[in-house]
Amino acid sequence: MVKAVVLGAAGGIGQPLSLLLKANPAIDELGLYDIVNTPGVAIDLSHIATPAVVTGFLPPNDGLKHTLTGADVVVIPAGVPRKPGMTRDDLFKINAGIVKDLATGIATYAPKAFVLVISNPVNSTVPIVAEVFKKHNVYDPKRIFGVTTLDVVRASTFVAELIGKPGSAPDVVVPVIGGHSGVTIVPLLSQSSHPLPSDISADAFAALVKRIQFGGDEVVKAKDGAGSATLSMAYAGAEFAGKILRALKGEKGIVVPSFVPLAADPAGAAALTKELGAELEFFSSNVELGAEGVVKIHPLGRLTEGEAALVKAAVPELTTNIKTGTTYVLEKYEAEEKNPKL
Ligand SMILES: NC(=O)C1=CN([C@@H]2O[C@H](COP(=O)(O)OP(=O)(O)OC[C@H]3O[C@@H](n4cnc5c(N)ncnc54)[C@H](O)[C@@H]3O)[C@@H](O)[C@H]2O)C=CC1
Ligand SMILES: O=C([O-])CC(=O)C(=O)O
Repeated sequence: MVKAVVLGAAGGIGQPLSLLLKANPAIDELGLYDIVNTPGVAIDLSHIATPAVVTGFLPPNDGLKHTLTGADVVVIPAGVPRKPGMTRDDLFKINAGIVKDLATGIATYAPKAFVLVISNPVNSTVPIVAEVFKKHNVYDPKRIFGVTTLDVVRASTFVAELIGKPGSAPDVVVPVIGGHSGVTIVPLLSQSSHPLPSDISADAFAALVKRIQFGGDEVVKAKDGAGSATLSMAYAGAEFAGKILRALKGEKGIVVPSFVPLAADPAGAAALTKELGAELEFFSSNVELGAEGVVKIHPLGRLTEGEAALVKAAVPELTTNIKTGTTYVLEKYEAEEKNPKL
């Protein structure tokens, strides 16, 4: 029996993601939670003739507890999205509190679940989940994942377009490493399964890198105030969750990029740290999945000079983003200890 849960299930990402998970036959039970509209979304999805039994809860009457109890995989797309002119970091103020509260619920009611964090800014919200789990003595670095799959999906699509074979997008594999915002998104195009044309101009190459790094802005601008990527994110989230579920069921050798605590694989982390020339607590690299979570964090491999420069540029911002998340939680706990009424 596999139970998957979506926290923020009534939102722009939450609804199509829940639909795609309902369509996944590997799921026996699908728990939906949001502060609004979940009962309706759940009843709607429950009429689809696939195996997953769907339940939907709101906060009253222990809704979070009922949703999370028995969960194997919890996906979190709860939180506010960007509007034009905002960075992902601008979302921190609101989303940090939402993610901290939901992580507290997971630590309490489903401490062994795999946690897949979509809420932005991912570079800071993943460290928030880790700190909350540490505080509750249930931290397992192998089970916390920042979902960076949309960057990978975009890289496949944009490379397929550029090589003039849009139909080959599903087969194009480009590792995208680092984190999930702007310059922290580093596509390793030299490792693409489908090489770029050898005569690609420097400008066209730079434009491709920039498009992968700032693909989210393209959507935010086009939606013109109505939010950010939802449908492509739901697809990416369902892809990632699908791989996690396959690993959970015992399939070996699944490798995907994800923003994970490097403590998940100390030996892999040591090699990665050497490549990065910097100590980071979290990083997105190719990770191998197993039934217990992260089995191995892969090294970056051979980088071009340009890629090495992108990695170097990503490190300071990642360091700051990670610290922002960690400090937020530690300061909250410190304040709570001083004033238990908080
Ligand atoms: N990791 C990634 O690649 C991507 C991340 N995102 C992020 O995903 C998040 C959600 O985006 P959208 O679905 O477009 O936003 P949305 O506003 O359409 O939906 C968010 C949902 O979260 C719910 N929510 C708010 N507080 C909650 C709480 N305490 N508990 C449970 N649910 C709660 C809201 O009621 C709403 O239904 C944003 O932070 C966005 O930046 C968006 C696209 C890609
Ligand atoms: O751009 C945003 O704010 C949403 C997001 O993370 C993405 O589309 O990659």
